[in-house]
Amino acid sequence: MSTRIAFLKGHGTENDFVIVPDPENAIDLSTAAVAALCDRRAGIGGDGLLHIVRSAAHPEARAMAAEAEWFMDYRNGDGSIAEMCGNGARVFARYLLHAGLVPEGDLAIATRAGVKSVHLAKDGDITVGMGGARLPEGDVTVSVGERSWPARNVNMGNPHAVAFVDDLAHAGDLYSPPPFSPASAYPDGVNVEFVVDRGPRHVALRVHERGSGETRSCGTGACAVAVAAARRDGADPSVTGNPATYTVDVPGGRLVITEHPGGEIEMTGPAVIVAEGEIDPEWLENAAH
Ligand SMILES: N[C@@H](CCC[C@H](N)C(=O)O)C(=O)O
Repeated sequence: MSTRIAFLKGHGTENDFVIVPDPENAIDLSTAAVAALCDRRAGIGGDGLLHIVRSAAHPEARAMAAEAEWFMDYRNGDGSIAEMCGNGARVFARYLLHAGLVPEGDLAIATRAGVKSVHLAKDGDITVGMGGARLPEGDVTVSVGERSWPARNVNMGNPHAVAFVDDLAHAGDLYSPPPFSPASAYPDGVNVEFVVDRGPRHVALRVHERGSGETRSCGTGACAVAVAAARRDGADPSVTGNPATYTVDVPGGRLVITEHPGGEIEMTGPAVIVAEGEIDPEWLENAAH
């Protein structure tokens, strides 16, 4: 008889994830298996998958094991690998607390973008220390239909193109990735955020995520937007010496982002576990190939 495979379902501001606890890294999660699990009709459904593995048991995380016991092996909904997921980091931490694997308080988690710090309370919002942003030089233009906008490159471990627009409806249906130029700008693809102002240091976004399509929220995207907005508003903390805090509304809720003068960015928002169950191992075996 095949071994039972547990899963959970969770979300952070409606960016939703299939959670697969696998401490010893024993489950074959091929690209096809992840895509099948994230399929909203034939699978469990999710924007992405959080594979929860002990750092010591994963070749990509072993070097971080002394600092962070648990590795977030994040995958996009199409099965592709991404460096970092901000909403995923909060849901990952929420799972560890829910499963009794860590206590409340401060926690370090390993990700492909390095070790991140999390402040975890039993109830309420979770804060993740997202590290600093990189702002690669280069002019990029993002288009939808007849309209096009200049976009700011912001790298939060993963790549983002941030475009300020007059109306979020101008982003269109976002079924497919918005074209950008030059085509060579993002050889590994990009997450594209469309942003409008809602008030002083308060913005709203829609996002097309690489590997997942339009989602209801993107944590790294919200950080990228806050960083781009601070430069646009003359509030760059490395220049002013003051932290810059932005409220970022996403279709699925609200995130609060603070960039500190030293460059560290903190993201605060909710993370919820909504269900637990078991994956049919035979189905997964067939889906994996
Ligand atoms: N939803 C995530 C970002 C997930 C990765 C992204 N799609 C990529 O490929 O870089 C977030 O909350 O940050």
